[in-house]
Amino acid sequence: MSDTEPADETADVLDELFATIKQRQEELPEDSYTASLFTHEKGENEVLEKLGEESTELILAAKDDDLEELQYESADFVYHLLVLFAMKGLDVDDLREELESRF
Ligand SMILES: N=c1c2ncn([C@@H]3O[C@H](COP(=O)(O)OP(=O)(O)OP(=O)(O)O)[C@@H](O)[C@H]3O)c2ncn1[C@@H]1O[C@H](COP(=O)(O)O)[C@@H](O)[C@H]1O
Repeated sequence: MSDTEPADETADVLDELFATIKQRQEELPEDSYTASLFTHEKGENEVLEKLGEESTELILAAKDDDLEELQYESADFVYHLLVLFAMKGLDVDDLREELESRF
């Protein structure tokens, strides 16, 4: 996999993804799945349900030793987690800070 890449690469991807999510939250374009999560009739329950589904899918992939699927479902999970952060007024830096505080 990508264990030779510098840690900053990951940080940049998360920052870029979170900035895109915040932009969708502000502008609510009609053709955006992300925007649809912010306007969903179920409210935040939609993204919470998605997190439940994605975590089940990544657990099943791990149990099957399907690493490609594990990687795919984990990315789905992280994306939905960042949408939840935006909904709650948290920032990706809050996640980074919490992880760093555990070093
Ligand atoms: N990272 C993601 C991302 N990850 C997952 N998803 C969507 O999340 C949904 C996941 O729901 P499901 O698991 O039910 O869908 P599925 O993958 O078809 O089903 P499974 O095979 O997983 O069961 C799909 O519609 C995916 O397209 C994402 N949608 C958007 N992004 C990012 O958000 C940005 C903005 O995209 P828009 O939402 O199109 O504005 C994009 O440029 C991406 O960077």
